[in-house]
Amino acid sequence: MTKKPIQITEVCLRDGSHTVAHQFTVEQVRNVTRALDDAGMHYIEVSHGDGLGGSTVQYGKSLVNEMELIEAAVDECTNSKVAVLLIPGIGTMSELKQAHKLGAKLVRVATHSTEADVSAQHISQARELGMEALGFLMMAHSVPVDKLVEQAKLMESYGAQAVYVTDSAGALLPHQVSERIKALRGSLDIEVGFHAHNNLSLAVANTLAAIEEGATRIDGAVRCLGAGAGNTQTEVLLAVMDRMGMDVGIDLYKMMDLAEDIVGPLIPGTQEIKKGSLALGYAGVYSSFLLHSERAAARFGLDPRDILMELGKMKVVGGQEDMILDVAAELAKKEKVRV
Ligand SMILES: CC[C@H](O)CC(=O)C(=O)O
Ligand SMILES: [Mn+2]
Repeated sequence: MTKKPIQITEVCLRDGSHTVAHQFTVEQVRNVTRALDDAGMHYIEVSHGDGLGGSTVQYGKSLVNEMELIEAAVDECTNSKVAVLLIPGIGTMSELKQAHKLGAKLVRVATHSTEADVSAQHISQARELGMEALGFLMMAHSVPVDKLVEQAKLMESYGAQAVYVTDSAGALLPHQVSERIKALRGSLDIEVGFHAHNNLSLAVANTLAAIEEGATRIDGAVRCLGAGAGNTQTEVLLAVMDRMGMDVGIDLYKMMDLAEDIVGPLIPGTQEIKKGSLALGYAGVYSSFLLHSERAAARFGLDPRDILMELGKMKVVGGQEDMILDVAAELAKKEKVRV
């Protein structure tokens, strides 16, 4: 397959929704989107952190209905396209249609790396609506390369126009990213993408490894505003790519300015690698489980790392957030017996 130009998707308004406990306001979404559009960003993803329909007690209630946020983002875009994320089982067809009606041009249909079969209807529905439909294989560190290839091929067969290797736990090492992207590139006729989390401080390095192997759909989050330690820091990646002679047509100075002046003030605390986010990458746990685990640890008087290590051993997958409290309660019981 001939290599397409690299397209960047900015995810701070979707993956970053986890970091702000889904409390984005319309004004914040408008300000960030306007500045990203002005800088020339290709795609801007806007949804609840867990995708369309994620605003629930299980995943965290949004302050503002995501459809209002999507509508506001579309209204601010002159060139950038608004994307949405949908996890089948959380988001519905009707929410997908609504997002499309409001002007979303692309949907990433996300499944666990062994469950691509649940994406068939949503991918084909999106294509029928005339949207770009891409597959997003989450927790890609947790399955062997041939399994990932098999699942990506399923998504391709449903009509996906690209499939992402999604390092949800920020647990992949650069050579593991290379082998996954290379295998997908060698087996698919569609584009391959990469989505990183920075829990082991490898997001930029892993993204470069993915690009080196031919990934052309690349995710970033301004100021790392994403779950856990965040995603590949977009403005840093753009500077590095520029130094490597890769021009993607996005204005670096404008990105630096919006990172400092518009996104920075939205971040509660600091987006750095602390023991909690490091434990996510080390244990191989879904990045969006961090805040839930920290809350459970506070409630049961535990160290969040113990909860995360246990969740890693159990190989929990997205959607099993309710397990966090169960694990915490069980650990607290054991602790009491020991005392
Ligand atoms: C819970 C959905 C998740 O945040 C999607 C994603 O960005 C990932 O798996 O990394
Ligand atoms: Mn993510």
